[in-house]
Amino acid sequence: MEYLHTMVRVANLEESLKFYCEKLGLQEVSRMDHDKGRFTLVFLAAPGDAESARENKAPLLELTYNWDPETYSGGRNFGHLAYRVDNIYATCQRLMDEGVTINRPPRDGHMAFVRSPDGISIELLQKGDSLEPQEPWASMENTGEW
Ligand SMILES: C[C@@H](O)C(=O)SC[C@H](NC(=O)CC[C@H](N)C(=O)O)C(=O)NCC(=O)O
Ligand code: NI
Repeated sequence: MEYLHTMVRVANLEESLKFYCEKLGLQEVSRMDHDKGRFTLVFLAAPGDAESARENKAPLLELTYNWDPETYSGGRNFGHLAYRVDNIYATCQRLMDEGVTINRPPRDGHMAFVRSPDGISIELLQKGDSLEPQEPWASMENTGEW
């Protein structure tokens, strides 16, 4: 058995692609418009995984956009999506500059949490050893629910 993807439903596809691709850096691998079912599926891969993802050799995020508006309540059973980054401070700074709230700042140089436009929790983890604590991150408080 192999792990294929995690699917999240999104209320606004354009807003979600702006967050996951332009801000977080994921790459669109494929998409499918389903006229009969009135929905669109967009498959996203982490940067550099796109080629292997096309051969189903890398995990994907599947965004489901239902054309008819629905209200999605955040199930407490769903936790988060997690990505490993080269530099957690640089990633959080770029996201913050793009207007993304850093709900749980990387105080420890290791872990941070942000939220998608639909409130999906995204965990960011430092590749390798934790970075040395540094300002302003070391003294930043959590923002909102994370
Ligand atoms: C392509 C494959 O990875 C899928 O996940 S298709 C699964 C299918 N998705 C839909 O029908 C999307 C529209 C639907 N209104 C929805 O919001 O899910 C499906 O069976 N979905 C049901 C589910 O619980 O995932
Ligand atoms: Ni699926």
